[in-house]
Amino acid sequence: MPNTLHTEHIQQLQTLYQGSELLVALFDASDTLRYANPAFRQAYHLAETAMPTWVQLMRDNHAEHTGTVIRTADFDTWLGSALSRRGKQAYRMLESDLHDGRWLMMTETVNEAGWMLCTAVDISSLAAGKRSLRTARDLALRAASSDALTGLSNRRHILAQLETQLARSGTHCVAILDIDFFKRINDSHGHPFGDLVLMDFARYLQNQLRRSDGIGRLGGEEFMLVLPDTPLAQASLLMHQLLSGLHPPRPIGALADFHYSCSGGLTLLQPGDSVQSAYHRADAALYRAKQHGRNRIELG
Ligand SMILES: Nc1nc2c(ncn2[C@@H]2O[C@H](COP(=O)(O)OP(=O)(O)OP(=O)(O)O)[C@@H](O)[C@H]2O)c(=O)[nH]1
Repeated sequence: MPNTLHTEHIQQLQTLYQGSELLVALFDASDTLRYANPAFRQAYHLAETAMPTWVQLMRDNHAEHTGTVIRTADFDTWLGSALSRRGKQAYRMLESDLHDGRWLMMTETVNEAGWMLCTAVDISSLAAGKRSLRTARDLALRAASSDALTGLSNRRHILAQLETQLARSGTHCVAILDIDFFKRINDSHGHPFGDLVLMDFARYLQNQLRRSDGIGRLGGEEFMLVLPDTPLAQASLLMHQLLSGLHPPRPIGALADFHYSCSGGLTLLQPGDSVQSAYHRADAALYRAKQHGRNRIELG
């Protein structure tokens, strides 16, 4: 077959990658590193056989002040924001600077199976003067898509992700989750504590979901999950796991044995659906979950 990688081509590619200054890495659908060439390993201070998840790689780099420069007062908020954009598009380009002073142009290509090819080239010598402008633009774009408190996608960004899935063939689900009795939490423990609960819930969702899933804060204590390539039965199981995973005490602020729960409405995207119709079904199902006693999932 023309234009197909045969075993011999793959071997040649492998040899070229091993010797190239181009940074090359391959991550699987669970965002675990499966291959990185020496240039990538050197840039991110990875031992020859280390195969961490991307999250662990960033966490280690941040702790050791190596690899990517992460400008944040709170690593987990930065991580939440980075994860809300990572692997959500088939292809994207981004600039990134390293602690060793290099400036990289990175590309991320994601296939249908969720595997990601990551490449980066050193652009330190190019157009340094325009860099601060580009950085400012990237920060502005990021702020426009992120929720300021949790770092998750904001309402506009998560609804855009829903729209993207509506245009794709396949089986996709959308859910709305709402923390139960949140007003009572605010009233009993104060608004800043309520904010900590929102941040805890955001981190919890991010740790439980796949890289390809969209997670956004619609507003207040209401969150949307966009679950691509997920049949209803699988999504329903996931929702029930999310709810039961919240049952053990969650230490928040000074309260070591704090508990909270959430309710959810889940729906399968249908042919002919719009953002509004899918949203409405999930929201109506959420309303029923609240009516039927909370801490439960209803299908719409
Ligand atoms: N701490 C904090 N509170 C918020 C934020 N946004 C909205 N709220 C509060 O969230 C509360 C939502 O209350 P309700 O809509 O009555 O919902 P609830 O108490 O969770 O009740 P159910 O959803 O029926 O279980 C209100 O008191 C809002 O003021 C926020 O960013 N931070």
